[in-house]
Amino acid sequence: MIEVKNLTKSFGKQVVFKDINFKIADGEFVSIVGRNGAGKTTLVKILMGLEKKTSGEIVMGHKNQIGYVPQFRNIDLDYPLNIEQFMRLNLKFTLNPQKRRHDSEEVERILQQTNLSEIRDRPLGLASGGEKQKAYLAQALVNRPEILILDESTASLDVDVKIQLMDLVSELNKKHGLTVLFITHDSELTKRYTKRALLFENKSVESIDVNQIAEDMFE
Ligand SMILES: Nc1ncnc2c1ncn2[C@@H]1O[C@H](COP(=O)(O)OP(=O)(O)OP(=O)(O)O)[C@@H](O)[C@H]1O
Repeated sequence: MIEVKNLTKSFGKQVVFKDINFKIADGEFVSIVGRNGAGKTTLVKILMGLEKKTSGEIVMGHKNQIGYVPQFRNIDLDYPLNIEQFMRLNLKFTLNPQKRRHDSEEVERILQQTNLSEIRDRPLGLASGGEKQKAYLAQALVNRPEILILDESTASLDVDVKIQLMDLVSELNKKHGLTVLFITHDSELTKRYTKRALLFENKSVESIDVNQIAEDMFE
């Protein structure tokens, strides 16, 4: 479980959010929504230990590994790694033969889960937008995270590709109990895949039923 108690974050004089409280249960698939600049990414960075909180408390199991899938960015055609090599970046390199065998099994498992086995040798720069995002998802799944954060990972993808990616994530959530935090501006995907959303608004956070979300609420 992730429990956030009276969390406040300011950058200098600018208060991003103040005294926010919420809980996310293990295995939940929850949306995180709000207008530009409302503080969604700042929250995620604090949860991942990449940004300091100003005050408050976060309670999270100390074994809670977090996987992170960023927003789609194009990758140069001559990017030097193929899909498998790119996902292996998240493995710690070792010469220990036992660990290497274990790592290879892990890689195999994730490539299958993400339907990338057959195109593992494809240079990442030549992969389609959807394949690139799946490669990011595969990379995030290395080290068996218990929490997966999708930080606008579906933005700028074609609709069918968005659905493919979200279906994969949904399967991981259902089959393996992965907790998913889905940061998005897409109200349709929010409704299709999640029941509850944390709405960032007026420096505060409210837990709402996704059916309460109006189309222009966070655009
Ligand atoms: N390192 C920083 N230094 C100063 N201000 C920052 C920093 N990081 C974020 N901010 C500010 O904090 C506020 C919240 O930003 P954040 O990126 O968390 O919003 P967001 O909800 O993720 O927005 P978007 O939907 O556009 O991604 C913004 O006003 C932003 O400019």
